[in-house]
Amino acid sequence: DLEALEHEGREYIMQLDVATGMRKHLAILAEWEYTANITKENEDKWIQVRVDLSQQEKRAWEETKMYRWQDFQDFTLRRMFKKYTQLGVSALPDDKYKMLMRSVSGMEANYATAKICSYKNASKCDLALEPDITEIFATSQDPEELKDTWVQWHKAAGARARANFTEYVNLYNEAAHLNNFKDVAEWWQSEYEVPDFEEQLAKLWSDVKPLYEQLHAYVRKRLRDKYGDQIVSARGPIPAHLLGNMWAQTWNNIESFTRPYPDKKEVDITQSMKEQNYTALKMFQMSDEFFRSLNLTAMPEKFWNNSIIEKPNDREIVCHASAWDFFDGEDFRIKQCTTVDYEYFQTTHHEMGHIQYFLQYRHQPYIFRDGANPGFHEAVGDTIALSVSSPKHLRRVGLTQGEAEDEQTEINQLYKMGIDKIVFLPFAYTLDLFRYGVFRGKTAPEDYNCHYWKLREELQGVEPPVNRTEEDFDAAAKYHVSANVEYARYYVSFLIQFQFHRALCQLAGEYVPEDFTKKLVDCDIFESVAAGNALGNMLKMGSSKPWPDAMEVLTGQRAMKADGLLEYFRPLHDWLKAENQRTGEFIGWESSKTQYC
Ligand SMILES: C=C(C[SeH])C(=O)N1CCC[C@H]1C(=O)O
Ligand SMILES: [Zn+2]
Repeated sequence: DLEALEHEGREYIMQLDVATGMRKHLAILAEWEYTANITKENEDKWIQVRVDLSQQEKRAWEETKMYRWQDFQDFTLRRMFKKYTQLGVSALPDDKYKMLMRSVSGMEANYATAKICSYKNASKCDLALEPDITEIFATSQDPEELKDTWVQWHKAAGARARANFTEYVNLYNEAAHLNNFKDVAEWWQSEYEVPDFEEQLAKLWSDVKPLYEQLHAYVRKRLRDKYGDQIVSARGPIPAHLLGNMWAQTWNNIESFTRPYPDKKEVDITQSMKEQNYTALKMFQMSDEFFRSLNLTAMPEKFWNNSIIEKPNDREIVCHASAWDFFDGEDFRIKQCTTVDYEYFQTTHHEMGHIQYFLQYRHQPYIFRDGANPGFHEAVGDTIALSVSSPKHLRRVGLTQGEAEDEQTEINQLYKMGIDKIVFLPFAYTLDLFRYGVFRGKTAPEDYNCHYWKLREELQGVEPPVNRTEEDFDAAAKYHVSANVEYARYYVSFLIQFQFHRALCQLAGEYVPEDFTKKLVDCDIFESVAAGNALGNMLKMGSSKPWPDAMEVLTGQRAMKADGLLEYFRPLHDWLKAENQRTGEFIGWESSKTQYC
């Protein structure tokens, strides 16, 4: 009878889950060994481990299919079976599985080890993305140096990945078909468990676009003031190399010379951190202290012993920041090439947010040890960082001195947050709209670069610093394209983190709508056990329930919306509209004069 069959099914899936935990543990160890020491030998070992495990997964998958789990009464049991019937890339035959692994590890190794020559010293050709090129983009205000560095990096990390990327697309789509998806785009979107995910992304962008256009127009004017109208036009897109970041994804590095009220005291956190002899370890300890202040879990012993928090000088590693769950309930690690600056202070909280999520859901079955959706996992650390970056908190930890907020200082603060959070959205949207088109076959290899820049111009209002051709492949010059990491998760994160932040601030008594002594912009949930407990309750769920249930636990909302972000930035939006009116700045952008199609 059904009762007995369901009982049998439960026994089966629980032992499968334990076996899966072992397999995940072995796979993650091999991947860590490779990305923490990039050698051919370690790559071969990692791929061999993955092939062996995929054969075991295939056998388990055959068994799982024999259960009539759709008829089971127990919701959680049905959800476990549903997830286990999705085999993933292991559905590929061994030879194709290996080819797919090699094409991705080839791109990722190229990205991690790419070197370029210094613009100022053409014989010095050992510049890596971290820390060298990142430092140039953070500090240089020489358009020629920025242009040259931009072009060299996009050749070394982008163009060189084109062949591998094309092979990866074909093989990854084959795996999608074997998992009953039309293509990888549908597979990636299925992770969000809503039928209209792509429509939701478009709607959210239409909600935020008016605010973005005002900010874009203001920044373009300030850049034109600085570099002149031969370099920055009055009505065109902004040249991508002038925004303080290789991908123009966040513009915080140009804050010092574009902020609304320059006569207000400069708030240079990086400067303060260096003056106070901050170290990478201190940054991690401060982040751990914040989470503990919320009554959340302290980093375990193995975290401090096994993490890599500074770039080693004796080997090549993947420097792009990452957080690792070793699926044994006690081994959790971060790998990043920390530099002592505000940007990495934020990144440290971002990565620690991943670890805290791992810790909170570590008692779930292995199959549920995941974010409620991929955007949730990216939002935890950033939500904490919204409190950390508040003037109140920065004063609390001694990173800024000085008076409480006045109107002008508050606009400067919102501007600093806006050139980090608002400008990121069209970038993130572009990256996966581009890849959806590639996976769907709408963008053929001979159109890769043309379609990429069309989207970047249309949505982000940026243009390449020089003409581009299909010899280039600029998309792969971004880590996540070379490393096969889906990116809509960050678009989702940068919206829902404001829904989370608003709810936590109200729980902490830090934000009271209409009470001007309790403004959202100055909320700091540090030491609020009420906020921490609510956050912990959401994180403990992992992916055991559909994400609207998780979001409801913390925010009372069941949908991702732009209202949190728009509420947070309302005063800035009003200021920008008035300022752009005052200067008569053209809002939006006409098509670029640069050739790329
Ligand atoms: C810090 C990480 C590792 Se999950 C990251 O890739 N982020 C964090 C924000 C956006 C995105 C990026 O750097 O492009
Ligand atoms: Zn992340």
